[in-house]
Amino acid sequence: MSEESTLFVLYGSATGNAEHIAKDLAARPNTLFDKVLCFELDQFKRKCQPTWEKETITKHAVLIVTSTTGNGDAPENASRFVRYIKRSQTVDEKPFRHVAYAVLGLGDTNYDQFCQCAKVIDKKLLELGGTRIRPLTCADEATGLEEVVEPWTERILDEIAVACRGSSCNIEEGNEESKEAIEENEVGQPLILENGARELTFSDGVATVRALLGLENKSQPIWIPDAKCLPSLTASRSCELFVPKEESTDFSCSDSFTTTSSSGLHYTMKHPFESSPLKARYLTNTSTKAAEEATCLLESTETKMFSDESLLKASRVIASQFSLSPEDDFCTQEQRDRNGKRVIELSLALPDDYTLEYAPGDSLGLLVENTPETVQFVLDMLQKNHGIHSNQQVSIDEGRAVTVEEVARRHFDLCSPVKSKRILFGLSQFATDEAERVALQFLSSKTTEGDEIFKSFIDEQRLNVVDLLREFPSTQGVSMQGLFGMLPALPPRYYSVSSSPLKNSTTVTIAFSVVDYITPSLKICGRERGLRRIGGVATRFLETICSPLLCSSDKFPSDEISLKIFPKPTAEFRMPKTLSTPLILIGPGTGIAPFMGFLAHRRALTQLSEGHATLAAQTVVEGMWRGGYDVMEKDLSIHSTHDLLDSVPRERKNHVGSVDLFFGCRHADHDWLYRKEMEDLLDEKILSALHTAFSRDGPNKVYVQDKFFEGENSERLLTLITEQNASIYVCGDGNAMARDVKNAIVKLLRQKMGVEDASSYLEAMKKQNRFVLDIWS
Ligand SMILES: Cc1cc2nc3c(=O)[nH]c(=O)nc-3n(C[C@H](O)[C@H](O)[C@H](O)COP(=O)(O)O)c2cc1C
Repeated sequence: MSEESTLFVLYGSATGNAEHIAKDLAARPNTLFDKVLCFELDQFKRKCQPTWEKETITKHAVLIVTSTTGNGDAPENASRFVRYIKRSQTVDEKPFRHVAYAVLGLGDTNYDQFCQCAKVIDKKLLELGGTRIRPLTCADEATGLEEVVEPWTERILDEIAVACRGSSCNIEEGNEESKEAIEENEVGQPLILENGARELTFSDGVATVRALLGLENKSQPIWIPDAKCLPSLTASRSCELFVPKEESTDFSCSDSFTTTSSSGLHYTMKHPFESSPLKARYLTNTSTKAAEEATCLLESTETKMFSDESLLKASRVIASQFSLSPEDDFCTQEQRDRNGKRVIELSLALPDDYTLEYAPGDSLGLLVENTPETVQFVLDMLQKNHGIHSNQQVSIDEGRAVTVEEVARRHFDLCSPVKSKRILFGLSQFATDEAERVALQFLSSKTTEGDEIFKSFIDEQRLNVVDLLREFPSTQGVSMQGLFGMLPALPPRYYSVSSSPLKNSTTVTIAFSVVDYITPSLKICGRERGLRRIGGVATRFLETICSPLLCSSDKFPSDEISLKIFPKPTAEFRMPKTLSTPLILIGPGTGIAPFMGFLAHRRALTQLSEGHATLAAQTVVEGMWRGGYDVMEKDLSIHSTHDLLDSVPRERKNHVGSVDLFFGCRHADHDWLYRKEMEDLLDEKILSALHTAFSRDGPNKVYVQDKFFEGENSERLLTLITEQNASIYVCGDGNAMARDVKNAIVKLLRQKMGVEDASSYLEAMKKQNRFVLDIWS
């Protein structure tokens, strides 16, 4: 390649897997490309096309890693790209005619549309003139992504370089320095520290790595890993002090917002609705004492009730009330388990002009912020070391001006546990202490010992980037661009909706587990180093701000706090169009949430057919629910609500299908969520049968799928499935649950048919949308 050769690694990712794989791939040491750029697929027009226009080399190299979400949908950060490649005008332009590409799809065979987004991209790029250098590769989360991802990433850089006839090698600026520095010290030789005094002042991070390596003698240094085993540096996003420019001509990233976004939705991740929390309650049998104490503290604050400072104090009070520490003699192990399992139901206000509509089965996106402690740490660090003030303006990826504080709060993920070794290597470049630099490089190396120590020190202890900056303090001089360039974006959190708009059209309800746990023990020289308490950034914040609502205080200043929410519609996880279809709902734990929405919806429809509908349901029937904006039908299948309503009166006269609900949890008296509601639904005959499984109440663990075979259940289920065309819905946490439930259904079907027939029967059910999953890991 005569000109500078660039490899573009593009990703589409909803929950971060594809993003990590793409960034790790981009960070691999490679001598084949001058430059590696890695960013979201939606940035394609802005970042790839201008470069391609300037350069005249024969083939540009593009590697794409994308997951699939919803049911066959592109992740949010790839949806604009997918729409672009599908346009007929794009086909005419053949924008990929100078591109060699390969696509890696991430998906889950539990979903019908396995790796659909990757399939579409792979096919379309060929139609748009691209040269496919390798057939589409799909990795299945149900069997383990690594099996497919590892071999693909091992070989793909060589393959794409060959396809682009690339052979030159210029490592990026920062990278070059680092490799030279490593090579200066003979690889594989111990680094000689400058003097004995420094050895005695190892930082905590260095001391831990040394102890885990069994280096007892202080003069024994950590071994420098071979440069070949280290990742390379690529900044995925730029973050520069803001310099006003002439108006951008880039149309692909327009932030302008009129009545609806291009997805047809009024509120989206970029343009969320500011909602107030209205009601909150523990669905678990959890004392509200902590909420009461937190509320007293919030109310007594001299500043604003929900200032960073008062929220921090309140969240500490809550944590102290729910002891998780094994060293707490006043708390039994069982009480600690219950303290760590808290589920909250939260009702949020919707706009009263019906511009945020949803249907049962949809999720609600919530934009979160990093914790005030991590934000403050980063702001103080940037000010102290670089004189950058929190209110100074910066620009991310040459976009509009935002303050440094806003960037630290909302743009980059400071709180999630570090999963990528790239970040450790990135920090090592800024370490001014030699021992820290070597320890960080050792941790980031792809060697057996590097992997093991990364797992026990970084991964299992759930260290985030701020923890790393504290463990290795000489890295705190990291530049703003250096720090933010290596961090992933702060992703929104998604929660299944547990309400029905037919019951109340101006509120929406979600149910979530508060993430709160203790990391495993890590002993260094016989002393406990681990046992860190980890809290979910979103859920611990929600629990704290909701404390006045949790203890029914009448002083909740809803005007002082708002949550940024947006709808995430599903096309697939929808109730059948007719009421006559029997339903089998399987939702252990918080997997019950969407089914409470389904059942509330079904109750409202029944009442409607009987002439005593809620005002909300009448509103829908009168056609006001769509609220004066156009939703693209393909994006949002809300219209099914109307189909359903059309069919109610006729159907009610004839037949309403039965509903069997399978719910599972640990203890009946602690985490049987919605128990009263389930019993009421049974009394009202909205629910035909309720099957509960408690895994920690008896001598044997009982799970939802075990209930399929209890008493007459198997016969009943078989009749419902094979004779009455029942639809099965599964929702919940963990792939193991989905796999076990699926196997149990096949086992059940085998009571009536041969082994192969049972599997193909279930496959056919999937195709007919009669076996629908919503699982998360
Ligand atoms: C709500 C949801 C919907 C999903 N839908 C599909 C799907 O339709 N097809 C598929 O192959 N995988 C589907 N998956 C699986 C994801 O593609 C898979 O978990 C992937 O590893 C996620 O990668 P990401 O973190 O980069 O988004 C879905 C996962 C979730 C959580």
